Amino acid sequence: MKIVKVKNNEELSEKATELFVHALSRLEKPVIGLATGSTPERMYEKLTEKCQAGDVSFKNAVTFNLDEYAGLTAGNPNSYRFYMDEKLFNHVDIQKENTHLPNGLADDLQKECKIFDDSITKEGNLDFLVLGIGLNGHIGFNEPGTSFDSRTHVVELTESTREVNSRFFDSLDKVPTEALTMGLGTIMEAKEIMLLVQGDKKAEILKKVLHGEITEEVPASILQRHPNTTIITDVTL
Ligand SMILES: O=P(O)(O)OC[C@H]1O[C@](O)(CO)[C@@H](O)[C@@H]1O
Repeated sequence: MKIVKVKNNEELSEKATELFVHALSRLEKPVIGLATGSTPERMYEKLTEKCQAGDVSFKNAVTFNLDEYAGLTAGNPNSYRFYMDEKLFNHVDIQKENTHLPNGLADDLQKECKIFDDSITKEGNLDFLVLGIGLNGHIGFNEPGTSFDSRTHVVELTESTREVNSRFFDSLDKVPTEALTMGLGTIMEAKEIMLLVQGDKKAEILKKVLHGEITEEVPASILQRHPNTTIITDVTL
């Protein structure tokens, strides 16, 4: 794993944008994996600025988001579809039909996971994947204990993740209890991964990911086995 140490969130977003633009520009039909959360927000702003300035284009890109809550409509401001539309898709030249998130409203969620995972495989897997990390080491919504071989699946969210994410909801009981997420096996098939880790509250988990045992108890520790991962972080190590 390559580490790029930066001073703050602005520099992190700058570097992340650089790598993202490089991936978008070098491929004829880039297949990109996307994360939500607070960490990549500034990167999406910068990508929007660059696209509007004509410095980069999403017109041939196909995107797959890592995860989505179960039970929230696309119009719900807490759904990840809403987040992506607001923060990126509505402002760049991407073709909306090329943007994919797991459908958390599908009647049969297991079947939806299989369809989503198969679509990634059909596109030849992700060329470039943006990841954030949760305080417990989750990537996507793969909570501790998730199998390293997992494909896209339905998860029950841990109380700690629901509590952390409740800052976006009116109250904790409004946070869905389930989500759909790309599996760790799906994630590991990405050709290039960029993990963004922002803020010293993530120092402890980042140290485990970098130097700890590779264990399903720390989902992101699997990245030690990935051949092309860059971690961009402002965490004091
Ligand atoms: O960037 P944040 O807001 O710390 O989130 C970290 C991770 O947690 C999630 O928001 C899920 O809880 C992921 O989507 C994200 O990668």
